[in-house]
Amino acid sequence: MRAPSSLTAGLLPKRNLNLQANSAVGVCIFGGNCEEKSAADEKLGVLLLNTGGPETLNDVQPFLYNLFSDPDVIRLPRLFKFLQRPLAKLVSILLAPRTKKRYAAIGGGSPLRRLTDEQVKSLDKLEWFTFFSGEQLCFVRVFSLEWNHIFCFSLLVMCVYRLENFFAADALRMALEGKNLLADVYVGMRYWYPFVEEAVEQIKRDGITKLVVLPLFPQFSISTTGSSIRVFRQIFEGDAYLSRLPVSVILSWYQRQGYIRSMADLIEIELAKFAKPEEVMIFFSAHGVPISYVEDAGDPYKDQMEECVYLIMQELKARGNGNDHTLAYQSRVGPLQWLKPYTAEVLVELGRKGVKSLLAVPISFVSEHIETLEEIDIGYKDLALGSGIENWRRVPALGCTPSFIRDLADAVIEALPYAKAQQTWRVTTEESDCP
Ligand SMILES: C=CC1=C(C)c2cc3[nH]c(cc4nc(cc5[nH]c(cc1n2)c(C)c5CCC(=O)O)C(CCC(=O)O)=C4C)c(C)c3C=C
Ligand SMILES: [Fe+2]
Repeated sequence: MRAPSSLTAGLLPKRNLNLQANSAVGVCIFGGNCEEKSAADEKLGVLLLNTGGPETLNDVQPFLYNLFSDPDVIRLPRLFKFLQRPLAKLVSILLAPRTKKRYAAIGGGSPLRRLTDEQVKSLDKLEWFTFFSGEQLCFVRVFSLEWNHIFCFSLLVMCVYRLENFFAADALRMALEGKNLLADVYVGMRYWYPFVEEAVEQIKRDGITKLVVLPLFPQFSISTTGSSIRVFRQIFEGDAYLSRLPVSVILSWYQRQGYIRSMADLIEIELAKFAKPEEVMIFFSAHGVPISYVEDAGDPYKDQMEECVYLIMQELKARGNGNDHTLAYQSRVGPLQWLKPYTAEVLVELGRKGVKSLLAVPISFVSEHIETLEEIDIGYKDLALGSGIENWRRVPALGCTPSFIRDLADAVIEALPYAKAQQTWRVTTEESDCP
């Protein structure tokens, strides 16, 4: 079911590594017996983790099989572990037809791989000669072989787009130049190509000497970041090269100011599009997990989600927005109780109570995917409009928003000093459930 695929590696020109130790929340370190390298010998890698998604309708059932084979997604008692794969086969076959229809409704596959690659490119380009075009970050690699072509092209584009944006981005370039950071950026998906295993193989081939792992989930859940890190750790165990590699894992980053501000920016932009922005209910919709994850397994996901919403609302209040808000959980699968309240139920209730304007904010994701494009934009929108809500909008996922990408780069830099040689995993966060 798995086959190799190419990895996206990128480059940030490095002059030296002049990094300051910062306090980091949610950083977890492991590695072993590694001698200190001089800055010149250092080859930094950044591994972005995500779930991945089926790229075609034929991929749907094997993708679901990979997903439900994950013991962090279907958590069976130890005695019944032998049933994991047969159960995954059965559930994936049963769910595939309905899931295919949903992916068909968003173009026949998940956009997640393409969008994550775009985020990699944005990260890659942070030290490049940058300027904005509309909402996208454009870039020109200075002193590259293609200099002449790209320079001429960039001049043309710069004439077409607003010059003040160029200067704003140039300020970003200069700010980043001070950080002097070079890194190869890799993508490792948990359930589809390019798999985490492939990314780690590429990291080995490239001779990376220090690695920062950045899951593209702001909040930690056993079912997302926890699962990917468990696989990642299994790959490292027993591998001579990898066990010597200093690694720093960013377990969660929902508290980062750059992220909170970027979310508040997106919310403000959408609020302004309503006729009466002050009357809009801000509706945070988070991906759910079974309640047992939180209550029995100690998943910090719910607490982090609530804190995340609180921080965004504080930021909005500080900017003068006094909107009401609510948090609900979407995407429930199967017969178990999941985190409540459920998004669908709250939408109906709000309509019944007379709420007329609603702004949906997907809060667990940083890229558009099936749960934003299909579940929210089609399913929940129809439900809301049918329940009496008259004005509906949705905040887009952060994607390649420049302030967000810059903050991710800062998160990597802040995590670097924690990538020290360790014999075993060591957790430097309030979370004790680092796998
Ligand atoms: C914070 C994000 C996510 C959590 C938490 C999460 C938990 C979780 N998911 C399932 C079941 C499915 N997940 C599916 C796809 C999928 N899930 C996430 C994110 C979280 N999942 C992403 C980013 C994706 C990929 C989306 C894409 O565009 O391809 C799917 C298949 C698609 C669907 O039917 O929605 C299933 C099924 C469980 C059981 C679970 C917690 C235990
Ligand atoms: Fe999921």
